[in-house]
Amino acid sequence: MSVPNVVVHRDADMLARAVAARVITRLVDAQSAKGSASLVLTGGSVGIATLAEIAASPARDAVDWRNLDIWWGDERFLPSGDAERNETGARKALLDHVDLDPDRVHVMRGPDSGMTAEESADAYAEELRRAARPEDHGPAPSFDVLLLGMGPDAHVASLFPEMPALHDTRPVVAVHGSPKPPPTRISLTLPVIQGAREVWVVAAGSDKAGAVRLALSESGPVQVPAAGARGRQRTLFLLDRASASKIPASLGRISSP
Ligand SMILES: O=C1O[C@H](COP(=O)(O)O)[C@@H](O)[C@H](O)[C@H]1O
Repeated sequence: MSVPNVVVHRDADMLARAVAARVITRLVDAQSAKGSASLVLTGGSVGIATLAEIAASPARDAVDWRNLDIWWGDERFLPSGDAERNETGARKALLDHVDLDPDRVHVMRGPDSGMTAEESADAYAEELRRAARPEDHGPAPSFDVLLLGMGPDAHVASLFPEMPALHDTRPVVAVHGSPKPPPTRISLTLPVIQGAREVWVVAAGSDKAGAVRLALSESGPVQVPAAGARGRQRTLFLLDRASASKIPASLGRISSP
């Protein structure tokens, strides 16, 4: 697993613009190296703002959108089209505005599919398994970029502190009793997250500062799930100044003016 690098931007707006630029560049690089790319989306404030910035960027057409697989790190177990679904936010911000191959948009199904949360998690695990190649050495693709928002409690995806999902070794799990509504969710687990080539944690706001500090410390992921957010080749913590305000000075960081 890689050691995190921290990049700090002036404020949440600048952060979303800068992450958008990074995503575009990373996807273009991956596509020029191997023809296609994979991107795992997150819900949450910075995650969705980043997608809106990608949609607004003149550089977005540098991406070959039809050769991109879109996945989700987690989903709120709500019917298709519900405003609280991460999918709905992502579609509105970006996915409805670019020429994606619908077969490559891998949605975590909600209750309107007729599946229970457990069945939906298992179906997603099967979809990941089918997409994995021998060189991925695991039950899921080694995603090019996996984006993760983070809550003030240091949750990432729908992995909340001290909850059973943090001990689960299956690739995808149903989460019940989430402390943040809605209570039922679907989430990738840490082994799949840590199999991604690059994991980028995005966070803004002073309410996240304590969680950011802990996520960059030696804390264990059961207490601090974001401390387990590490990519195989690269881990980035992409922050605004407020969320980075409690990082120890010993951690090197680059600030935008
Ligand atoms: O519920 C969720 O929250 C987190 C973080 O959201 P934020 O609004 O505090 O940035 C998000 O990463 C996760 O995907 C989502 O389901």
